[in-house]
Amino acid sequence: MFGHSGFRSGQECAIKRILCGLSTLLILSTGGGKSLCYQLPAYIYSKYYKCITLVISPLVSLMEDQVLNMPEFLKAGCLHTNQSPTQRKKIMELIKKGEINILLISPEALIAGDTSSGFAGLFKSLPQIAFACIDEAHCVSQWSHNFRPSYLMICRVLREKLNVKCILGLTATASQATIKSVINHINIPDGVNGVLTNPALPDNLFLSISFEKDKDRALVSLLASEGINSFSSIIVYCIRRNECERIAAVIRSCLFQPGKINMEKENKKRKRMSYIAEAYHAGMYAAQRKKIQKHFMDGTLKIIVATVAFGMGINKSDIRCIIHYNMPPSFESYVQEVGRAGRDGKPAFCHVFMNNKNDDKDELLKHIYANSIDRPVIRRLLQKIFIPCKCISPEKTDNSKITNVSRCQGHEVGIPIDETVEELDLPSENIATLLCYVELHHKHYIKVLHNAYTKCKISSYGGPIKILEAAKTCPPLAMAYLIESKKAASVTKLNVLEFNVIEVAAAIGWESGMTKYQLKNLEWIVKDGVSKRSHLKVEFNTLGFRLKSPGDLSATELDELLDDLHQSVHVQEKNMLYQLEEIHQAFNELCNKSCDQITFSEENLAPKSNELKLIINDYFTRENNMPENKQFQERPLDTERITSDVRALIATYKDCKFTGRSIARIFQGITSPNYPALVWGRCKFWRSHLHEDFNGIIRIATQQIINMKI
Ligand SMILES: Nc1ncnc2c1ncn2[C@@H]1O[C@H](COP(=O)(O)OP(=O)(O)OP(=O)(O)O)[C@@H](O)[C@H]1O
Repeated sequence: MFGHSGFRSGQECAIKRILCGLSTLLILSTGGGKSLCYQLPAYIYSKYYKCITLVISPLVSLMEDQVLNMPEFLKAGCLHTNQSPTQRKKIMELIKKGEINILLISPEALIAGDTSSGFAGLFKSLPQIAFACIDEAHCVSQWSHNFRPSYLMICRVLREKLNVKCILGLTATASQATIKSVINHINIPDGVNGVLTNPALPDNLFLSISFEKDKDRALVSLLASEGINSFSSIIVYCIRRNECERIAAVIRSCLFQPGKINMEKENKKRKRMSYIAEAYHAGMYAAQRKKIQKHFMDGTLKIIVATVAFGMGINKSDIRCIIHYNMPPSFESYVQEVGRAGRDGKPAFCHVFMNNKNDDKDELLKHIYANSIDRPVIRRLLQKIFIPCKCISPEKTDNSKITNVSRCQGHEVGIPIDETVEELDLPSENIATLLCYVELHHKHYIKVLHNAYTKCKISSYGGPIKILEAAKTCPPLAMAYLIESKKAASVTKLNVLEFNVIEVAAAIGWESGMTKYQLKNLEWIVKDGVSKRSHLKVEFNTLGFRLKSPGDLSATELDELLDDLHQSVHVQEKNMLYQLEEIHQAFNELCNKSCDQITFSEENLAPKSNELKLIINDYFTRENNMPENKQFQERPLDTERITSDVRALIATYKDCKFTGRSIARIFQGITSPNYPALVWGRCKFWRSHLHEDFNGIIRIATQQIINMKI
């Protein structure tokens, strides 16, 4: 029925395990045939039971395609946050009628499944769930190259809200550390025995690397070379967005061959698209990206010059060549990116350009340091999470004697996102990741809930008296008055009352959802049995992280938590540095002098390609992927010049509250919420110490800040 004569490696075992209800992690290289491993069990289950299979997929843009590509005997549908209410309603009706076998759902839609109005009632309308499949399962792990905090929530919603017992995790790449944490999160009963894997890179991919003094020239000559120039689909990967644009333009101008372009299409669309090379990155408009992706997929566009934003889930079987204009940051990313070539099993070439000056490595190091977080910043976040409370609840035995004093069970806390981003000078994704670390901490102090509006604004058209009157019958409003009047006594005299609704909910011991519902109801009053508008308008605003955390942590517990979190951040940084070092070293060893010296044929490339594959396989199967005591070579530091620049910077921008890290970021041109490149790019110190040691600059700058204060 699926059109295959046999199973590929790993497929049969994975399918059998899912049919036995055993959670499994399947690691198959890109194009290895992962889809069959959920489609076949989903089909078999649906034949015998009234049930549905959930597939959680992060790629909203590709979901519709995935549904279309499903075999016709499998009824599939998708739900995600980009759909219109009518589209969603239609799918929900089909689910209710039992007419969907496989439901593809985005992580956000799943998390919102029982709460958000758009998906309200989804969980209730779902029949029994045969099993759930998590695509790109490595995103669950904080050690993976693209950890997504929302993925942690998925496992919990599946287990706690939907009672799912069997989860199939799918991924193309996972190091041993990632595998370990996925095993924990998806709860594989027999641990590593439930992990099925094939070699990270298939035989039909031929890998090569070369040093280039002039990469632009090398790229153009490679693309024009015999063999490569006849390929109809090529991806060129770059690190920087503006480089994608520049290189696409270089290729267009150097490889423009009017004869080879489909003139009919060209005439119709007056050069809106080049059909030779186009850039693709996250900074472009969605519509433009969609158009470029479509032309690449249907074969009209030959070369796409992209950042990592392009490729996840791309299912084009005839990509014959992947060129990395810059060195990738890790083997994880490399394997995932080259895996997009040769999915039809025919030979494909993957080439990486390196340069002598280590520019790429420096740029990648910047990305790593950009994500690191200082200890005082973590402390400030912890102060927002753990708000001291007075609840000490005595634990009682059967005969009602108080035996022990139990811990606070937790209160809901709302942390406004924008305010916190500015206060901590940290992008919201990094804050979300830190919250995940706190949640993953072995003491399990907090539970991260989905984001929600944190502030409530009540405006009265009938003067302050109307709000005061309403407070008599509405406990949350009464509590809001109490809390706000402690901050400003005049609050009862105002026509507008604004407060943190989550703080109010926690103070009266209600859930914030219930509290908001009660407050919203203040807009209506019932008079003589008829409901009509009141004098109040109730609005919610300021999106915030929401979590449940106890308020009775001792100072020692908080200090320990702070130490552990700081250590996690530090280990994460070290891990990424290590990954970069590994790939840099391996590529350097196997590097050809120049791509002009390489003949791009299977026989010629095979020896070095196989050598690299062995190194990569060893990397993924090695038990200890990050030696604890690994020391990294520090880059040079011109202490004298840095010191004088730090002092000059502080003296020039007297109003800025710099930290050692923010100065180091400016010196290396790393953007942050409070010091964006767009504004600070004009400062003369921006990128003024590009090749020096980042942590060294932090040390010097911090010392100077202290000295200047004294
Ligand atoms: N047992 C099989 N025999 C032959 N062809 C197969 C088999 N299983 C899958 N295929 C084919 O392999 C191709 C890739 O399969 P699939 O799309 O499932 O890969 P994938 O592992 O999901 O890739 P990605 O990592 O990009 O999501 C498809 O064309 C599919 O029909």
